[in-house]
Amino acid sequence: MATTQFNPTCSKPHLHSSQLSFLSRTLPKRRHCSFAPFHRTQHASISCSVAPNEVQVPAVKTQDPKSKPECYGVFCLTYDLRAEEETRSWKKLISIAVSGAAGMIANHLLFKLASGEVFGPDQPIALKLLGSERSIQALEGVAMELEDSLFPLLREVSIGIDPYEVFQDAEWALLIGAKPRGPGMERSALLDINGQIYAEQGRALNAVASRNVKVIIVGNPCNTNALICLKNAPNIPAKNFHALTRLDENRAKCQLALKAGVFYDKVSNMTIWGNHSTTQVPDFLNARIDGLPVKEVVKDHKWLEEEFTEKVQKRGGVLIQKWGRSSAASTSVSIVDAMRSLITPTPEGDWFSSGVYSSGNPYGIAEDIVFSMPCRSKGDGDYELVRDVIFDDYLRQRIAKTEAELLAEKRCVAHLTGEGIAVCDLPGDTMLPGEM
Ligand SMILES: NC(=O)c1ccc[n+]([C@@H]2O[C@H](COP(=O)([O-])OP(=O)(O)OC[C@H]3O[C@@H](n4cnc5c(N)ncnc54)[C@H](O)[C@@H]3O)[C@@H](O)[C@H]2O)c1
Repeated sequence: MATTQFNPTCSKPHLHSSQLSFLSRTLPKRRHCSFAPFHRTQHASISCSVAPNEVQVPAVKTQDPKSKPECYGVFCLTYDLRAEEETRSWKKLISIAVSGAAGMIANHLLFKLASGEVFGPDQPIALKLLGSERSIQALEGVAMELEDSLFPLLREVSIGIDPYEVFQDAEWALLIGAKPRGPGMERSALLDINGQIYAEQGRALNAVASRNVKVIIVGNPCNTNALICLKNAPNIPAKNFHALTRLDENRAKCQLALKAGVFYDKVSNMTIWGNHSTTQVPDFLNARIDGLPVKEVVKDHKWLEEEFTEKVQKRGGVLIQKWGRSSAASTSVSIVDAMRSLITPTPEGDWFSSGVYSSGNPYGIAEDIVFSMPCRSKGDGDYELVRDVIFDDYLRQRIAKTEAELLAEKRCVAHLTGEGIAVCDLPGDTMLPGEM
């Protein structure tokens, strides 16, 4: 096959935190590099060694075809920090795996990660990019754009199509890659196709990722993909897996702010309950505007029950209708929000939504599914479920509907979670927020 693959050949940068300094634009002239695009049938690489003020012709050397991808292009450079180099205080590299890295969401997200938006301006990161066989060329393009961006914090980039290689030692796994639902495709077929992807990626995480890897599943249907993924990764705590419902939370906050005529930072305590689908429940009973219960500020309760809920549930579909493409930018913002919510203490009295493993939840929601619920974090990467929430009949009924949908999805993927033969009796109206 004529697929092009990158086989970077050099060793990882041998940088200890005490040795690291900012990657200045003049640094590359002092070191050696190795950069090896190759075709599967042709294993060759170029390596070069450049001493200060010397120019050398790159020497071609034969590459071991079995050597595994480790770095990409400029990220294969190693630096010898000599006496005149002022070392700075750097933190240990954080290793982040991203699947679907050549897709639209990742195209926004990777640049946010590399610029320090999530982990801060003194935290170097490594990006491990996973693509599909079809997207490997595009993945090279992404890596080239990352090279050209000269991000000081971006210390390693590797690309590949084998999750067992790409997920090696990953401390975060942002799983975005998925197949879109094609015209006329049954939702059960989508569950199966993408479920297979997430089963394999779960097994790969289980085998090679950090034992404390935090996993955020974005690819749809994300709740059930997250369930499949965690079931296939028994050696990683189920609590470490999240399905992204933060975009829904952000959309709900925006709509409430609009209705109340306040800036959206005044809206807090917003829970999305349940599935990232059109049965999701944006909770206006527990949410607050300027510290007050929403129902005290927005007196139009009919709007809350009918229009608000539907607006949030169908926002993605309306956006596609207007723009012809899906909400990649705001989704990437919400992934950043979701990560930051886990690594910074939640403001006193507030909470955030995430699709998390339901076993042991205090709300009476079915066990053993991935359900969006209100969470709080101490900023240590972990979270706890919020207990002080109230329910009324409306909220309970809505929650029951989204719960029934997730239980039906679970039955439909039993063959992927190790629970026997799948039975698909999905409710007819099940849709993703981006579908119309
Ligand atoms: N949870 C949410 O809030 C939310 C919001 C928006 C979109 N999504 C979902 O995110 C997913 C990605 O959206 P996008 O707009 O980036 O789509 P996209 O089609 O632009 O990108 C998906 C990428 O995944 C790759 N891919 C496919 N199979 C793969 C595999 N096995 N391993 C690695 N990569 C693989 C594809 O080649 C493609 O490059 C979709 O499933 C979409 O429905 C979720």
